[in-house]
Amino acid sequence: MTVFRWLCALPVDRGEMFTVFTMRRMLGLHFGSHFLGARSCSSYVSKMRYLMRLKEDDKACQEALHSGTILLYHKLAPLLRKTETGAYELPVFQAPDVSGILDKLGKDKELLNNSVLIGCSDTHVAQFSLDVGAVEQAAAEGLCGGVFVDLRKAFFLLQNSDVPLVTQGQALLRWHQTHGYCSATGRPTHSNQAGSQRVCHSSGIIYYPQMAPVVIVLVSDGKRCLLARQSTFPRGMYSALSGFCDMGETVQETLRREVAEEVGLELDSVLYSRSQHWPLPQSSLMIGCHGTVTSGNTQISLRGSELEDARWFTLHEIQEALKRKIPARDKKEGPSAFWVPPSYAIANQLIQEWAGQQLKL
Ligand SMILES: NC(=O)c1ccc[n+]([C@@H]2O[C@H](COP(=O)([O-])OP(=O)(O)OC[C@H]3O[C@@H](n4cnc5c(N)ncnc54)[C@H](O)[C@@H]3O)[C@@H](O)[C@H]2O)c1
Ligand SMILES: [Mg+2]
Repeated sequence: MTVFRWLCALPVDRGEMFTVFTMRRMLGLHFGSHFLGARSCSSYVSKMRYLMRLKEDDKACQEALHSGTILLYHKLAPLLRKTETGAYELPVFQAPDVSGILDKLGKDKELLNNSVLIGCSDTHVAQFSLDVGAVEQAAAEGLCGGVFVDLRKAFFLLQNSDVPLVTQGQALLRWHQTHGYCSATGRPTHSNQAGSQRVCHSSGIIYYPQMAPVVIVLVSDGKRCLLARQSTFPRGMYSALSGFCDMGETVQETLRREVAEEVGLELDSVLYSRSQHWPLPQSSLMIGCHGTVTSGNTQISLRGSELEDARWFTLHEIQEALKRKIPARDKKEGPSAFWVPPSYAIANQLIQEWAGQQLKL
């Protein structure tokens, strides 16, 4: 029995997620390599301390904005630029470039101060994102030398390594755009320079950017895995089961409930795999797990209108789907050939991980 199978054998009700976390770290599996990364610890610590200072000190953050880099968005669509090779990249600007563009478009340069902090380079060059939705889109595209692309489409165009920063930037901008007023007093809220919080001066309430916890689980019966589609998914696309955590639930309880609600199956065991921030439609923290059902408990029953279809897929079908161009455009296979979410999506990573483990059995 492989390590994977052995871990999967932890029963849902007794094997607390925490136990699984700890075991995976002890065994040096995926979680460990994500967590430790390749960079030296001191450079990481100094970066994190620098970012902390920028969040706490408006003056330092404003100075960092003037020497930092900025990603641009228009009504939450990131700016992409096509390179000579036909690939897309994320152009970065500096404060004087953005001031110049705003000036040429007849807008107040003060708009630059709406930039929000999203990170910094190893050499402490701060990174910001700014929505220039107040200016005319085509004119801004002309001056910036790129196109503003819907984020869903950008997932298919960008390198995977560019995606986390662009999604983080968009999510933070969206949060500011939808939290301009205090829900207790109805008065305007005010952001700090970094954009890491908003405060209502009237009530003193401080608001922090939020993510909703969501579980995503790839269910397996040992030989096949279960994927489902909502009617709003692009044609032919199937994904792992997912669902928002209800107030008061543990991750395990949500996993068990969502699988029972959506496909009428009872999970036998679960294994934490990885997590991911997902910006659509609003920020979620996706908690990715593998789940198993016993071989006598595989009869799918859909409930309500949330899922249009759910099916068991063999390893061979999954391997074909992972190879398929997405969205599936192969003329021979037709537009509705089965495909899975893009490689950046956690659903894809769980599917790949499952396929890799099946091959080792
Ligand atoms: N990155 C990925 O690979 C991936 C894959 C699948 C789903 N997702 C994301 O996971 C999220 C949840 O998936 P789902 O649609 O299956 O969830 P779900 O099964 O909980 O169903 C969604 C419904 O739950 C209700 N709901 C309860 N709490 C909610 C909240 N806090 N916000 C919004 N709706 C809430 C709403 O009625 C909504 O229509 C979606 O935002 C989706 O984009 C990401
Ligand atoms: Mg769901």
